Amino acid sequence: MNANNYHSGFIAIVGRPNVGKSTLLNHLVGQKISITSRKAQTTRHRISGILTEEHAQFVFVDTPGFQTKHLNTLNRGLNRVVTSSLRNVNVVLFVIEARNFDERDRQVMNLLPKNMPVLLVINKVDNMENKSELLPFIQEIAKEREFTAIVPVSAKQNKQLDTLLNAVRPYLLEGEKIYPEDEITDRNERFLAAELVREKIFRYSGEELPYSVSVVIEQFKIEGKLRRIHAAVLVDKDAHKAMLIGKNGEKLKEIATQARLDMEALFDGKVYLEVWIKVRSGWADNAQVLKSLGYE
Ligand SMILES: Nc1nc2c(ncn2[C@@H]2O[C@H](COP(=O)(O)OP(=O)(O)OP(=O)(O)O)[C@@H](O)[C@H]2O)c(=O)[nH]1
Repeated sequence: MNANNYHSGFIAIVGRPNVGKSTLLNHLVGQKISITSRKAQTTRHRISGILTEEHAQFVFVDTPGFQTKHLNTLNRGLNRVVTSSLRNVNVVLFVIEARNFDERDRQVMNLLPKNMPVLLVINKVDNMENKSELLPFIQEIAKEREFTAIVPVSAKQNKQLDTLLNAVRPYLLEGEKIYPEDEITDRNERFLAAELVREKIFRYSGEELPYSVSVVIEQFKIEGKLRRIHAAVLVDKDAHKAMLIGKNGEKLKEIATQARLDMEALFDGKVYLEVWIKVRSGWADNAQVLKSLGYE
């Protein structure tokens, strides 16, 4: 490989709940930025973490559909969502737990397109008291489908994560960085702030609110350890605005408080957050709004 060649690509991390996907992502990218939500569609931008190295950039993406806690309710419609969410990734990391491969894992595995490189990640090997159990376990799973590689790791203890990245590397494509390095932090923080507000809106508003809600970060100022964030929530109708504000403004207060607490944990510093609800009118023509929504 020519030393100047840069490689980059998209990687999906999938697996049933609790196998350690978030832990793995956090330890791979070295930053706590994985966000979960009950409604998969709340994630309009699908990037969940970026690892930039001298010669390679790994962009980890969310895969709506795999996020569900109720895999047994998966139907054909969802199946399509899952498949299309994987269309643009270069490789899939299918995460399971050491010693614990069951029907729920099989359900996730069966949703993975046949023609896609799938790397099996056996997580939590630190839980295995008897290491001689690992090989027979691997041999059993290898019968389930063709994996391009099988890598046992401990996400929590940071073990074998370099081996995992090395196994992913051949699937990155030659090309420039997908995201410029110097923009990543700020862009991520703005994006994550919007995602957190959006996540709380969906969590606290139940099923009634349509997915047309957008969150625009109108101000994001860093003053030492303090972040001043102004978020505008754009809705289509006055009724939606009233729904989000709630009785005596209580719902909006709860949304803003929960979003702020998450932001403070995520950014590791104090956050001053203001959230407004706006009924949009002709907002789609507004270049400024489109830009802040990421549609440039
Ligand atoms: N022993 C051990 N525990 C781990 C390891 N990785 C993750 N865990 C634990 O497993 C639990 C689930 O981890 P998460 O990272 O939240 O799992 P997830 O797959 O993202 O879960 P969902 O968000 O529910 O899909 C947590 O209690 C982690 O601390 C590991 O390598 N070893």
